[in-house]
Amino acid sequence: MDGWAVAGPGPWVLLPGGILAGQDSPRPLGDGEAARIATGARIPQDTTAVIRSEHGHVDDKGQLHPRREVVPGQDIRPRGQECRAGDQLLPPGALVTPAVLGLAAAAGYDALYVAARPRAEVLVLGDELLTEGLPQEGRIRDALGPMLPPWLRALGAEVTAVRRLGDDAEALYEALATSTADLLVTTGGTASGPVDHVHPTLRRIGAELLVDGVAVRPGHPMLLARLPRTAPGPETAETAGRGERHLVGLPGNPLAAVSGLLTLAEPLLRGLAGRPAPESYVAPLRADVHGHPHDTRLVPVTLRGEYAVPLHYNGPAMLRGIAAADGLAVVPAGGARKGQELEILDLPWAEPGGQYGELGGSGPDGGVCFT
Ligand SMILES: Nc1nc2c(c(=O)[nH]1)N[C@H]1C(S)=C(S)[C@@H](COP(=O)(O)OP(=O)(O)OC[C@H]3O[C@@H](n4cnc5c(N)ncnc54)[C@H](O)[C@@H]3O)O[C@H]1N2
Ligand code: MOO
Repeated sequence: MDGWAVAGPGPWVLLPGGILAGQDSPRPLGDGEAARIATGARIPQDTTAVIRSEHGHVDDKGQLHPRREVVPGQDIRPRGQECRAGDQLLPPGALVTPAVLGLAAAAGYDALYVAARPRAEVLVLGDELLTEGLPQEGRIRDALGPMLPPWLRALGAEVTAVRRLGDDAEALYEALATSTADLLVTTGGTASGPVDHVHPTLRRIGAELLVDGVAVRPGHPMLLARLPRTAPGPETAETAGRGERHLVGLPGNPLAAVSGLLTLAEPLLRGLAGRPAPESYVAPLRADVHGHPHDTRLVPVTLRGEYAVPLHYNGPAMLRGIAAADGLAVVPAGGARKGQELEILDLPWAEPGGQYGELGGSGPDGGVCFT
């Protein structure tokens, strides 16, 4: 506190000068002495209390008098109050937030050991995709090239490149064989159409398919593969994990791609960064939701109070529902009834209370559309 450091009971003789923050070892106080002091300054040895400037006054003989009772030790910040030498300030794996950077600096750290953000590269496949203007003549706008980089960043990745490869199998092979990114995210080409090159190319480079399709709608052709390492030399205990690369193959239908992003890319990025899984939670539905006969559905919802409101426009090729959503509800095969509690997968930017709740229907989910 700005005021006076005093020793023993008052009144006190005020010493000339003052003590500012950052000054080393001020001279000790004798019994009955006071010295002007600034907030953050080291107190002189034998100080018994600090009196705030508004709680004392100095008379014309240079004596300091208290305006109220002085409690021994008042307004002296003892050392070790926040932590002791050797204390663990945060558990390993804690996220380095701006506050953590401040804490680390305050505690005297010059460097922190951190798990680097995984580096991700996005490969957009499809000859039919336009990058500007209105969709026309059978060609459509690339919705995933603009959507994935910021979404991947929100999930903790550093996006190093977005490349549009068309439906060129050689270009895809080249990209998969040479990229040094930790995570490659492809869009489209996961099914078995004439220009769906993802599976054949993964076979060609000797990738190991870890997940090859999921019983979920939309998004059932999503896949996860481990790619051959790009680090030179054989893998030893010392180089274990170095150069390890994964590929998440997102289906081309835009909402199907979101499904894969949240259920394959998100846990992978979390694992690579060593972050723990968030606590899962459920919310009751405010309206019935149709189900797929065999597979789980992921349906965009907005959160209104305690309720999850299913949003319309939730077909695999649609983004209108997810653009207004706070999360995806996990709907079991067969569907779910109003009031039933469902697990919710949050979107990274979800706001409590929901963004556009009233867009949600209060009846059935407005035209089922899944493949
Ligand atoms: N015989 C079968 N065919 C399909 C099945 C099936 O089970 N049997 N599943 C369908 C489902 S479901 C999906 S999802 C798609 C997945 O297909 P691909 O991952 O191979 O994606 P594409 O065929 O390349 O594209 C599908 C669709 O999405 C459009 N698309 C692609 N990329 C983008 C983009 N960046 N932005 C916007 N839209 C994009 C593309 O034009 C197609 O309309 O397979 C079904 N077929
Ligand atoms: O992923 Mo498809 O579009 O499952 O619906």
